[in-house]
Amino acid sequence: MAAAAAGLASIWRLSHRLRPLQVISFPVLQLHMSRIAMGGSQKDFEMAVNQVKRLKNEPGNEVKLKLYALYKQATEGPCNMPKPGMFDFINKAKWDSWNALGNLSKETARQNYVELVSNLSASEPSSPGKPGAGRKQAGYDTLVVTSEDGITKIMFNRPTKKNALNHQMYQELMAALEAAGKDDSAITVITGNGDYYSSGNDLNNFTDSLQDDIEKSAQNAAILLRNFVGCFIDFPKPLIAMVNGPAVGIPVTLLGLFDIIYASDRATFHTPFSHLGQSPEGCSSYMFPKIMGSAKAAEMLIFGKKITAKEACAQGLVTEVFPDSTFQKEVWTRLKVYAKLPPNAMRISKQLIRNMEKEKLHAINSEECRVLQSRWQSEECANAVMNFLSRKAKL
Ligand SMILES: CCCCCC/C=C/C(=O)SCCNC(=O)CCNC(=O)[C@H](O)C(C)(C)COP(=O)(O)OP(=O)(O)OC[C@H]1O[C@@H](n2cnc3c(N)ncnc32)[C@H](O)[C@@H]1OP(=O)(O)O
Repeated sequence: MAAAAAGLASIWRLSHRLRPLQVISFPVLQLHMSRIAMGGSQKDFEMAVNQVKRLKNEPGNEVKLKLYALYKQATEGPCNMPKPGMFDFINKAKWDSWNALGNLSKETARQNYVELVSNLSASEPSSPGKPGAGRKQAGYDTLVVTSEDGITKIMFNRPTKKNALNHQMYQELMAALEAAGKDDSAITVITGNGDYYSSGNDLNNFTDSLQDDIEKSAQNAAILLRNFVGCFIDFPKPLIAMVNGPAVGIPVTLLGLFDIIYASDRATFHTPFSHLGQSPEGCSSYMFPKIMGSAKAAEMLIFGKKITAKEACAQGLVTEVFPDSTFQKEVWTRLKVYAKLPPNAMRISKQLIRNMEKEKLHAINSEECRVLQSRWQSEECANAVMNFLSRKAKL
């Protein structure tokens, strides 16, 4: 594994030092050698391919593999290479990554590639004119946090895990929100890197709970969850979600605590708690019926109905839906204008709206965590998690 990591790092370094034709293994450079079928977003794709060469931040092996896989899928279609031997670490990692894309269409792969590069560029140091860009703040592994133009952007950054929230990400999100609440930006935006907004709680978080001291683990998780959701209840500034793709579980339920939710038309909203032997959190047991009416909320929270961005908008959960191809551009343009409004006035208005219900929301949060603490110790929950982890079930 260490050898693979070192190998990939060196490919990345080389691809930045050498002239394109000298490097044959990295996908961006293969553009010079192959002419690919033209499609709707081909131009964006070619621009993204060029943009990758200019990235200054080292994106990490996970992201590089994702870029590689999306490039290959976009230009050649499903993986068509023989599987490399188990000791051929680098090629095996690349093959795995490409092969994992299955039958994803070339067009979707192209779009995902463009989106991934756009997110990577947004977190580059000082990219003039790039909305939501700015210097990347240090101290986060699972997030990319940037501040510019009066906007602090917090981006989930585990794209190869569909931005699932592991324990570290919960902790880092709390720290990022704490800092964003106090910094000099006017608004805060949360979004996801890659094709997902977030696939929710990382189900590996449960492996601890399924070991010896289940009761203690469930208690600790409930405390973590209560504090985490508490940060959203108490967040003092306008909080905006840019839902760039599908969202599952807690990133969906938390939306009830945001002030504005903009969604790509690729986004879906899914809260499969019963399927997972669990129950709603993020104050959704109160906010969802309030936002969309009890019948629609029950369909989502009890029966796990997945809804589209358009449906979520019709039900009042989402503020506005944008075509995926223009999502980033349109939303950032709008947010940059909002961020120029007097920050104190915005803050005070937000607090007026929120303070009416703050106490109630904290009480609901505590109750949801109490119920979940017991759910996490149930057989229904253990079976659902084990099924996912042993790859027997996906949503
Ligand atoms: C402190 C505790 C607080 C708890 C709070 C309570 C929160 C509750 C919830 O959030 S409930 C929702 C939990 N989420 C899920 O059940 C989603 C599970 N994931 C899936 O069903 C699928 O992965 C998918 C539908 C999201 C995407 O499917 P697909 O497009 O086919 O991709 P892959 O499944 O191949 O995923 C790629 C890669 O990511 C890993 N992964 C995705 N989601 C999760 C996840 N939630 N937990 C852990 N890992 C996840 C997946 O395993 C793959 O990894 P691999 O490449 O195999 O290493």
